Amino acid sequence: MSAQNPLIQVEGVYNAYGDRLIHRGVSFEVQKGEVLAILGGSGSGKSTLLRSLILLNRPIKGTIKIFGEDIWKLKESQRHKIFQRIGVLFQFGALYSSLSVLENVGIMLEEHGFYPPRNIVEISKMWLDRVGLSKETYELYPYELSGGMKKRVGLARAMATNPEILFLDEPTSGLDPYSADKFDELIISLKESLHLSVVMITHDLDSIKNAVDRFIMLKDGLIDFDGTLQDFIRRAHDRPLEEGNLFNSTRGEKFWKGM
Ligand SMILES: Nc1ncnc2c1ncn2[C@@H]1O[C@H](COP(=O)(O)OP(=O)(O)OP(=O)(O)O)[C@@H](O)[C@H]1O
Repeated sequence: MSAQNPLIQVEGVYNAYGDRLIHRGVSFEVQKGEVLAILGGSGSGKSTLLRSLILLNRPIKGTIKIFGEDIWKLKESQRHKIFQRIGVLFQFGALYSSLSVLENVGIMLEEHGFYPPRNIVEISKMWLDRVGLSKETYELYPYELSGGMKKRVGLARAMATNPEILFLDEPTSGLDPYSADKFDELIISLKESLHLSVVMITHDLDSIKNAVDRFIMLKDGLIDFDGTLQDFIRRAHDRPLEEGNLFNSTRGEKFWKGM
């Protein structure tokens, strides 16, 4: 991992809705192969920040560099090229309800135009297999899937175009603890086998313990914490009530055990 060439560099970012400032100078970096979580209370601006990183919400001030490119200064066509190098898993999978599982993955490959049409079905199947979905699921429609299965299809779709950075919005929310653990394992295995960088919004303490290298915490429009879990635990000893309020997850048993 090179600290000199971060994949993502966020510098002095301000976001606002109308007169209301959401971020007041947010700065952080993400290195290659790193899993970074974005934490913060409800309404602290996690989704807004994620939307700025995935080219959906232009900051009013500051710079965001991805792969060294100042993404909000690029022309639309160049921005599209950056977008093709990232993968996004939205909170509820954001699957097309009228398409089968296999088609949901295939359509992403068709849109990106990376592979010849004759290979799209095989590549889609390969990714569905990689995220643990059997061939019995290929012809199912989203309404026939559990929450965990939808997230896996969403992950297969996000990964199918070989992204260098994967963005995840609350990947384990709504999953039972077993499925959430399995999802964490999947993220770790993707990260390790592909040297992928991952940025995820989460409230899930166990995910932070299982899968995350470092996390940032948003508060009052700024970054209130940037460090590892061990750094955070040290700080929590001094500020137990404040830190305890930050998580609204029912998971967390492993987090609090053995710390
Ligand atoms: N499109 C919008 N227009 C106006 N205000 C918005 C818009 N999107 C979000 N907000 C407001 O901006 C603030 C930050 O929202 P954001 O969704 O980024 O927070 P969050 O930390 O992701 O919250 P949560 O954990 O509850 O999802 C909230 O007060 C929200 O109501």
